[in-house]
Amino acid sequence: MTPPPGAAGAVRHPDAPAPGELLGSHYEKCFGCGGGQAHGLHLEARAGEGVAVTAEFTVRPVHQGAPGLAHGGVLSTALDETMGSLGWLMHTIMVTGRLETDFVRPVPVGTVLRLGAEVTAVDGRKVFTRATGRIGGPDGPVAVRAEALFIKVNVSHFTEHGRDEEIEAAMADPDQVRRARAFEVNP
Ligand SMILES: CCCCCCCCCCCCCC(=O)SCCNC(=O)CCNC(=O)[C@H](O)C(C)(C)COP(=O)(O)OP(=O)(O)OC[C@H]1O[C@@H](n2cnc3c(N)ncnc32)[C@H](O)[C@@H]1OP(=O)(O)O
Repeated sequence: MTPPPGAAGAVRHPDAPAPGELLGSHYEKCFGCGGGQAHGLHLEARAGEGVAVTAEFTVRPVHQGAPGLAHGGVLSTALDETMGSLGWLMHTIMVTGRLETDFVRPVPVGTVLRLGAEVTAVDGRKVFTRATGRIGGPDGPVAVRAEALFIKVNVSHFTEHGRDEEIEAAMADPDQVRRARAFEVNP
């Protein structure tokens, strides 16, 4: 996932949340960040400098694969969600086209995974990102890392393909910021 020569750097939107500010969830029912998913990751991302975020994910017993260890797919999801949240710093709607994960160390249940993600390049609709997840503290060893290619999409990606009842409920969301993230961002 190497950006082509001449790909541009990421541009932080002037109205992006300030560094240190929590991004909040883009959708209450999102498995990655929504508060309305009992077994979801409840991942909380925070804006960094430039187009970068940090996030935390606490591995709970419902996230196991092997006994006492986080499921690899769940860890990929945490990385994916963290990289996906970078879109809000650029006020861009984007979806994952390709995701590559390296599982470097096992991640025990009870771990607080410290995630960090950034955009490395933008080439038209293609947004190149990378992320790491550390255990044992913010400066602890890397347990997982990923690179992903996100593709910018129009809101019609969701309205045309999503199930009507969830789309209608999300459009009626009284949380204005969350609604803006989902439907009022110019891709
Ligand atoms: C409710 C709303 C919420 C929104 C708010 C925040 C959301 C946050 C969500 C966070 C949750 C976490 C995130 C989630 O979980 S997002 C959910 C998981 N992802 C999806 O469901 C995406 C499904 N895929 C698609 O819909 C289409 O394939 C997309 C839209 C991605 C592209 O189809 P489209 O027809 O539009 O475009 P295109 O095919 O002309 O491709 C365009 C360019 O991209 C290149 N390319 C494409 N794919 C790949 C690939 N695999 N490897 C390498 N390159 C690839 C392609 O070659 C081309 O390049 P070029 O030829 O121009 O050089």
